[in-house]
Amino acid sequence: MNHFISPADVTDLNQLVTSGIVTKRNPFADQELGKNKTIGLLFFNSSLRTRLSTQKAAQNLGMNVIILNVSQDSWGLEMEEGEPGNPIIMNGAKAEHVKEAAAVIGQYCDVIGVRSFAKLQDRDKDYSELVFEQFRKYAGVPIVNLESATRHPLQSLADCITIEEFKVKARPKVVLTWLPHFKALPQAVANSFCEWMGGMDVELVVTHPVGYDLAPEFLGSAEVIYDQEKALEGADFVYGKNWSSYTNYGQVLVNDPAWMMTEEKMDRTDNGKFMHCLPVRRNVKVTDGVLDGPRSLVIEQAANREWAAQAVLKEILLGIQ
Ligand SMILES: NCCC[C@H](NC(=O)CCC(=O)O)C(=O)O
Ligand SMILES: NC(=O)OP(=O)(O)O
Repeated sequence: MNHFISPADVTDLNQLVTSGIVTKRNPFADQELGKNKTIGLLFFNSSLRTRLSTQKAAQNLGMNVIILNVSQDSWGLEMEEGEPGNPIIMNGAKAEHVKEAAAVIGQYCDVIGVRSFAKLQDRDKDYSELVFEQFRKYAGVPIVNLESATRHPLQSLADCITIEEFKVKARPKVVLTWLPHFKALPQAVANSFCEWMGGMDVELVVTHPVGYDLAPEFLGSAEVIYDQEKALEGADFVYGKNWSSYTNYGQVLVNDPAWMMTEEKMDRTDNGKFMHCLPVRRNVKVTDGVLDGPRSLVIEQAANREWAAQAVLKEILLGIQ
């Protein structure tokens, strides 16, 4: 593997899931692989799990880790290129261009992880993934997606590992349900989840209020049911997430607590497990009863972030030895 930005970078999803599960049993088997290699983790946005699990995974592989909170500690980065005859004139707040910044970071690091969320102002801009395109173009080393405007593949891989571990049927029913939130959140986790479930042997159903349809290229062949209670019937896994509207881009069209996940709703499932990528707002998106009860997998799911990251970094290191 060279970059890990989207599923297109993965040749064998099943192998990667298995690698994560095997790594969990023996985390230090590949400690020599990353020796004298450095990963730089760049955060344009906050993180708890992604930052710690990727750092831990890299250390398990013997790598050195350096972390930069770009939005706080570093120069503001200009991402736009300009065009012939219409160059970018950097007379605003941003002191450095990504052309130099990415190339310089690539001198210090063998692998670069980047987190840069959707700004939710301009859909075409967000969905063009300019930040990742620029790092891919100018860093000269493999790039790992730590959550981009439209995708969160390390999360999705951890989700695949978790479903593989906890499934009790050969082809489980997985329901991605929209949950209410007063803030506008990106579609990245939901997009990515659908995209990765498309590569797994599951029945995927997506439920959300009208106006929250995901981009068709991410939804794939998943069935959409606008009635949440109907969608939940017989579910083996309930994956909760809020996202803002894709069609009315970045808007909060609905904030109806009736969409919150409750124990009563979980009773409609087939002894289903509740999943969420975290962070989660208690009693806004999901009740204490669900989160603290036996059906919640959120901690196990977060734990699997380490093994997902390690499986990915191992593949990348094998490609740069
Ligand atoms: N990395 C996991 C999710 C990150 C982000 N959630 C958030 O921003 C939640 C913020 C809040 O609840 O205030 C998202 O939805 O993409
Ligand atoms: N799930 C997840 O990516 O968590 P963080 O935003 O805390 O990294």
